Amino acid sequence: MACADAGPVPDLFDAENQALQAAKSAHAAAAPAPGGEALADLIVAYERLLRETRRLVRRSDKAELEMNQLNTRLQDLAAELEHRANHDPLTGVLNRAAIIDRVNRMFAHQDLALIVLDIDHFKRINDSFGHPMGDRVILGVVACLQAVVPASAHVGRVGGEEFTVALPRHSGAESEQVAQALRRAIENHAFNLPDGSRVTASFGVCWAGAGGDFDSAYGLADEALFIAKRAGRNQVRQAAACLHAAEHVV
Ligand SMILES: Nc1nc2c(ncn2[C@@H]2O[C@H](COP(=O)(O)OP(=O)(O)OP(=O)(O)O)[C@@H](O)[C@H]2O)c(=O)[nH]1
Repeated sequence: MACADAGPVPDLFDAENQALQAAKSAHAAAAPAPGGEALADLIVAYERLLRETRRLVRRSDKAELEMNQLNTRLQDLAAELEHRANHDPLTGVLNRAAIIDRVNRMFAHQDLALIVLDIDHFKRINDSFGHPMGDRVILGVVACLQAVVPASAHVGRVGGEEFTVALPRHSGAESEQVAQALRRAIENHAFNLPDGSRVTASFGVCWAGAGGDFDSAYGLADEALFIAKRAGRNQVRQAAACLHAAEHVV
């Protein structure tokens, strides 16, 4: 589609130009008279003033454009800095400090379920196949978490091979179902370890009412995780202390 012609761009100094042209015409038409020379000087000075003003306007437009570009870059850098401060560089999920902060903020006004999970026998993976393979397993586990957790969940890396999933508005039973789905997703994921072995993880789940805090909920979930490890790994355990209260959530 052809663009409509917007017409000539209006000159910022239209009125001044017209006044200048009028003065020039008057000066040219008038016979040499007293004051004529002064008018000629005035015209020259006015022309110079207009040229100088145009130059200053151009310079200030350029400075404004540069300032806007710098401002955009600064906003991008601030966003990048904030992202780096709050996210784990390997996996991109929230880092330990950020998930703790987020969970404590949410606890201020709502109930929360915490899932803590730890990859089973991860040291063996590192020792047998090297650290880079271990890193790839961590990335695979995070991919499983992100594919399974509901949109409202917050995922954080709280240790080397240990993660926390915070679930707002989930009862203890619902969060246990999420943990079981995560467990199955990891168990069935093709990590392609050189010896063909599978990767599994163990889970502890804890529910706490509004007013709780990360340390207490995490401590209980971690105890449940420890029981899951002792019971043979690749299992989900609910923290006993959280069970009754959790069933009341709707
Ligand atoms: N590749 C890799 N390894 C890590 C990272 N952070 C921690 N680790 C390793 O994770 C391993 C954790 O092992 P352990 O805590 O002994 O536990 P585990 O072998 O997983 O055994 P269980 O938890 O009892 O099933 C150690 O070998 C750490 O060096 C990381 O970012 N990348």
